Amino acid sequence: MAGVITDARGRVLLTRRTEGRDLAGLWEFPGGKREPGETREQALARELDEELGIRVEIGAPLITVPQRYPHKRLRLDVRMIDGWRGAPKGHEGQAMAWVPQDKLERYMMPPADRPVVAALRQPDRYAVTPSPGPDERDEDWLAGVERLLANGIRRLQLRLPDIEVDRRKRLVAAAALLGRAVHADVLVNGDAVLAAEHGCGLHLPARQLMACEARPVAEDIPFGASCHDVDQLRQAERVGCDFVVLGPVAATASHPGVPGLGWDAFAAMREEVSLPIYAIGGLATDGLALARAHGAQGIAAIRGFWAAEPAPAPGRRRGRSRVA
Ligand SMILES: Nc1nc2c([nH]c(=O)n2[C@H]2C[C@H](O)[C@@H](COP(=O)(O)OP(=O)(O)OP(=O)(O)O)O2)c(=O)[nH]1
Ligand SMILES: [Mg+2]
Repeated sequence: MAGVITDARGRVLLTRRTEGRDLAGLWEFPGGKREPGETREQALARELDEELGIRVEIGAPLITVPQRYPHKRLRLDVRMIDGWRGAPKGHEGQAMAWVPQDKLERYMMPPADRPVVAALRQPDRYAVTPSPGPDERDEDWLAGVERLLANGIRRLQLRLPDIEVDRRKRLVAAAALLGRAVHADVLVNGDAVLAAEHGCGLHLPARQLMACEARPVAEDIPFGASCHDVDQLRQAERVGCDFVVLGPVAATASHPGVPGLGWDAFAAMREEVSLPIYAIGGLATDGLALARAHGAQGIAAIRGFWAAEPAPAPGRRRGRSRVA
């Protein structure tokens, strides 16, 4: 159990694991192990009292990360802390730091914490575009991209299989502009040259990922990949992917006859690497809590997001007003 404690300026409290223990010297979210007979909430409240001398109000679950370490397996269950009484102090001699959220990645943390920091900082939905249909006009497909962005999507993969090259370039150019206007990450599937031409990130299908020797784009360019097994996940970690997509978790209409992994197998694969992982395959936004409970960064989907209703404009009702 660990807690995300945030101060009025949005900084997060990290503490440093003391010498002589497992993972000594690394920074972590304060917390500790559950004792027999305790609920998870009781355990977290007790640990934060013992370690920091504060009485906390426990909030929403952020993520539960299953992680394998060389000599043990861990399920790190992380909760937001909504409020606390007392002034946090290192009661066990541990160092403390209040860290601005955009600096969290600079702290050396245990492997299980990388998905936790990503859950705090990065989008929980990764939308993948379908190709335009044979009679679909460019502007209709681009209206679909605009609808995704209007619905709050901030990480988007342009996947345009079977689209002729000039048209693909046109669509990528226009979609990249739409994404940039709202500071969304836009990644191009499988084409490093086209991605670079339009200042986009790169998303590699598994086959291309396996052929990679090193990270093919600069550190500040988003880089993701699609994985279906543990070897591919390990390769993604080795070449420095920022995040990956793993699935299919459920059976989907787009891949008939391919059985879903299920959430337990997803979690068992997730624990082998320290990467933010989106679950894909027959999932939509209503599965987010379940995904987070199995260690996922969130959900990736094609139809699940593309087909979603546009979000109503703020302050306006949909349909006819009932007010006379
Ligand atoms: N509290 C906390 N623990 C973490 C984080 N990341 C991470 O891998 N862990 C691991 C370290 C510990 O093995 C376990 C938390 O238990 P603990 O805080 O009681 O640690 P401990 O030293 O008493 O346990 P151990 O190393 O003797 O197994 O979870 C994190 O961000 N916060
Ligand atoms: Mg502890």
